[in-house]
Amino acid sequence: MPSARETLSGSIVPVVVLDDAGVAPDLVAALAAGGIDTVELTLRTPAGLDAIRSVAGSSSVIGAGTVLTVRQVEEVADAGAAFVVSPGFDDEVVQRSLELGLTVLPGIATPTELQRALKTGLRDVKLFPADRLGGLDMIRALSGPFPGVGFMPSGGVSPANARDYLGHPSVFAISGSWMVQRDLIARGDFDEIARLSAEAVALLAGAEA
Ligand SMILES: O=C[C@H](O)COP(=O)(O)O
Ligand SMILES: CC(=O)C(=O)O
Repeated sequence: MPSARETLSGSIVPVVVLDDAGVAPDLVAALAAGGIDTVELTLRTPAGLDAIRSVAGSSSVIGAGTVLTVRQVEEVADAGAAFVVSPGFDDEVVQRSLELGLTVLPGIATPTELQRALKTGLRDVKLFPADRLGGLDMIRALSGPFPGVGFMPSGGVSPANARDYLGHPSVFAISGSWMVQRDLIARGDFDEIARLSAEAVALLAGAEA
């Protein structure tokens, strides 16, 4: 299966929490209209799994977020997710994802967790919550002893720091929720979601190292 850096290279990955699975097609379309064609639909609400199922066949790359258990890995695989993201590192979640041919991106917050991830054969991880862990300084620090590791920072990424993150050679993608805020989705403001997405894409154009 493709590595996370192959699947998500240069991407802005919106972290989506949906209360109503029925809005998933409009949401994915709005993100795509703004130039964002990779979407992480989380399992934080009961709507998450149905949402994944409803858009898995679209032209965007659809992944599952907040995947915490082996059973959830199996459910999102069945729903058609292309990738799996977790807030933390769980060996069984990673192994099952790999067995099912899913790109998997576990969260890590310490060098110890990163070493555990490397032991499974992964070379890419999510740094979560990136801002609380020191942001770019933390990525610089980890890149010393772990030079081949790719990071996707998540947590506190915003238009104010996204360019700096993606400009670091070890950062292959960034993730955040600023363009998919729950209130925007709740009031169906897909134009604003598309506008914020286009703004993010424009901001990051040329930022990759
Ligand atoms: O749950 C958090 C996600 O990683 C995104 O973080 P954010 O809401 O700070 O952008
Ligand atoms: C935060 C995160 O990584 C997740 O919900 O999957």
